[in-house]
Amino acid sequence: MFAVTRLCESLRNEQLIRNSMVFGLVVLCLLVLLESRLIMGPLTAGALADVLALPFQGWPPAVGHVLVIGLILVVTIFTFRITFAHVLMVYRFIERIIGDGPRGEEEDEEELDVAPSRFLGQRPQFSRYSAASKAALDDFEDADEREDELELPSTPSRRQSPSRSGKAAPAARASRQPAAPLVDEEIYYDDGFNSYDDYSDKTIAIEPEEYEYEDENYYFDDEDPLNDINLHKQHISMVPRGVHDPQPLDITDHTGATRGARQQALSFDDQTVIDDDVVLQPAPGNEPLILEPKPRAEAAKPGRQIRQVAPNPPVPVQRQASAATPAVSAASKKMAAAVASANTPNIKSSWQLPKIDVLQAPDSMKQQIFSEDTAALAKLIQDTLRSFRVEAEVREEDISIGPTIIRFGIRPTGRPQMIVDEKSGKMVPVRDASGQIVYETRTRVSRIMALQNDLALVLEAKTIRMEAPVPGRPYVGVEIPNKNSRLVMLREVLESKEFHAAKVKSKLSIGLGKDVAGQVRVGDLAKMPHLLIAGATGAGKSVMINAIIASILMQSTPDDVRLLMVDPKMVELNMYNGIPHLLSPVVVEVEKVVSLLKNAIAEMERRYRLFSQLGVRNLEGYRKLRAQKLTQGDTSLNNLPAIVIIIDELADLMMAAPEEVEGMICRLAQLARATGIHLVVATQRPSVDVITGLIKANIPTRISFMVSSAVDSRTIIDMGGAERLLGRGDMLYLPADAGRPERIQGAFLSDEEAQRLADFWRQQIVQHALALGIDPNAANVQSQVEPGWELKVEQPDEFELEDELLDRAEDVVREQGRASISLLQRRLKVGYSRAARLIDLLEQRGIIGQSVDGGRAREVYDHGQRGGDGHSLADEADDIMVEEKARNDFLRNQASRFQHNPPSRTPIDDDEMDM
Ligand SMILES: Nc1ncnc2c1ncn2[C@@H]1O[C@H](COP(=O)(O)OP(=O)(O)OP(=O)(O)O)[C@@H](O)[C@H]1O
Repeated sequence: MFAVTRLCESLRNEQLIRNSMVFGLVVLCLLVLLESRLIMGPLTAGALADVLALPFQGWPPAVGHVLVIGLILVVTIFTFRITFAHVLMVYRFIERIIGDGPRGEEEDEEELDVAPSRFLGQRPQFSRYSAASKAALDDFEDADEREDELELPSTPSRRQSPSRSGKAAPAARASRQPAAPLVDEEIYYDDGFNSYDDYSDKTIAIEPEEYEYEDENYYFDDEDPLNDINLHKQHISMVPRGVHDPQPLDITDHTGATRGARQQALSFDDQTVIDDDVVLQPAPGNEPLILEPKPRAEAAKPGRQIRQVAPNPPVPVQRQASAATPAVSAASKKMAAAVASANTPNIKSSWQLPKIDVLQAPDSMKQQIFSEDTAALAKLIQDTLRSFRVEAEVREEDISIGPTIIRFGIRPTGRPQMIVDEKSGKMVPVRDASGQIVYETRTRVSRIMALQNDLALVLEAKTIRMEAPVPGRPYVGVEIPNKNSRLVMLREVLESKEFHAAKVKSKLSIGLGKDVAGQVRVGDLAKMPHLLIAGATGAGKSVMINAIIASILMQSTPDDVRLLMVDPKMVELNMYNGIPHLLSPVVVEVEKVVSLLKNAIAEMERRYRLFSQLGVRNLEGYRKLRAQKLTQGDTSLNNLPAIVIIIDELADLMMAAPEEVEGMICRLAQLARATGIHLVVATQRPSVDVITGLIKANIPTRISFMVSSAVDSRTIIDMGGAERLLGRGDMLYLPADAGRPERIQGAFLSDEEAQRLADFWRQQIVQHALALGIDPNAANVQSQVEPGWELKVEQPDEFELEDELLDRAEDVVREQGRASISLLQRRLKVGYSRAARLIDLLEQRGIIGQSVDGGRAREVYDHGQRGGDGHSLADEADDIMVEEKARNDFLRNQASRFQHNPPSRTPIDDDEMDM
């Protein structure tokens, strides 16, 4: 028997028999042998039996029998771990077999009498909680009936007796909820079932009182009755038990919760019908969109819907004006509209888009599939939770395997509600109409979250991140590093269906990377409309910026998108110098940035004036209008490309001219969207003096790479989590319209690929110039700086001693009896750098003193004829407060000036129409 059992054990890889049981069985055999020797007499049961019987020689036979039988009973109980519950079970079973019909109330009352002591497991009377427990009992118990019991603190055992009878149990339970139940989970877990789901599949012969034993308070320290957790528990206990109807699904809530949770797989193998007559068809490779009049039979179908149709035979790749398309005129008009709505300029472009093989193909390594390892980890998580008495499960379908992390979904379950099955008489879990188990108590998500470090310990993970709950999913996500991590190459993202679908809609689509389930994630800069990227040094910001630039360069010609780049680090974006998309060479001097931003604001204002003159609201409207005019042969409107301003290190700019840069970035961020100007700002210093409140408020879409602390994470994405990222492109992406960030492994682009891409575009400048009949040498020069985008260095020395404002500044400081930069800014209405320069000049002239201890206000030495007004300390403090307030007002006004004073409708002049 042992041999067979051991064989089974090794086959099933689990322990079926304990050593103590083996030992017990051996002892039992010896005892039975001894008993048979005592019964049958000497020399009948063998030599061993005679040896065993030696100690009994000379004893009365009855004593020997009683002793040996007693020993047999004791050893049996220990060997098979027989408990009182087993005895009761057998008793019930026999009773049911030989019983004479249903038991009456009398019998129930009898049982009440034989119930275990009501004092069993109760807290001592001197417990500091006893008064509160008593108060809780007062609320729930019938005071008249149980007056005597109220003398004592809450007694879990009191709830056992009524629940023994299947009939009286529900009412009794409902009335006795506040009392803390007893705990004896050994029985609960000792029955060989691994999860509550097992209970759902099999019926269990467990008596009701065994379930009544469980008590969370017993295991956890949160016993304080005034603790909100316990109040909450009491509240839950008041909810009537029994089968509940499932909650009706609120579609609005559901949609809100699942929005942005996971991108739906988009099929781009098929065509998308835009209208009855026009089909948007995916172009092979990386070619632009194809528009094709639909066959007649298809066009006859009613309705104007976007729907999928079966793929048609390939059509020639053409990106031509609708006027040039030899097709029905109605179809060509619709084509033009579709082209315009797809952001495709309606003119033939002589620029060629690069082929996808400019980028490196991903290695052939396949994504890791669900493996033994993963299953073992899932079981480990579940077992760990179970060992902490947290009822939860990890299902196979809730495991997502991403390129660098694996996410396990922990579903909080709870204690199932049990009823007696009428047929078998056993306890089975209650199920609702849809077959789901109804839980008596649910596991709190916070209890799972509290085990973050314990899970990290058992999983031996470098770092784990928990997300509760995962948006749109019924589980808590535990993300651990994937040991078989792999790079996500930009090429595989750009080749994906998702990106193909996105680039049909917008020329500013960017490939972000892959999410935790390995799904490609793309973004649309036009919708963002500005992006803030932050993270510690070496976390992957520059690679992300390169991926954004490459995504644009792979799908957009200079007619579609123009770029402005600021790279104070001087080495990150230099390779893009000379590409035709650049409006001006990459700016590496901080002093030129203010000028660049001023140019951008001027361009924005110019576009606003143009749009208001034409009666369109934004760049999209302008493009539609232009497409319409082109179909009518009117070429008066010029192409307006979108402009993307990329700033690689905001901190350097904020150090140089904080107020000017902040003001201008905010102004652009607030207003530039409609004019097609977008900002991508990166910084490795996520501190509040760089990412100020104003900048954050105006740049809603953010990406956070790994940071060093939760405070930094909060500065960037308004919540912790980024400090638990892995670095090397692991990021949290927070879209403008989502409440929670999404974890993505950023697309990787090597420097060589970026170089190849830039070279591709640089080589085209000459061909393009020849195609347009321009002198290639002149074209090369032209491509460096676009007219109107020349940048000038705003030298501090610009304001010489002869500064016209110096005299007024002198007057101001004498009048106030003190001097500060912000005072001059406010009173003279100048920028920060000019005010700072004026202060320096005043100091050089000896009118004011040096700044003391880094303070802002300086003393005035030369009071002129007026003399000082003898400010007291209190006056000084008042002044500082007034000044602070004025400074904040100024910033706010500067940022929102345009909103309150929209550009006036001035007649458009010829210059503007010639853009
Ligand atoms: N998406 C990615 N996939 C794989 N590795 C990456 C990814 N992004 C970055 N890395 C790795 O991290 C290194 C540092 O990246 P990167 O230069 O972009 O950091 P950074 O945040 O710009 O740092 P700094 O602020 O110092 O410039 C890269 O050389 C690369 O090896």
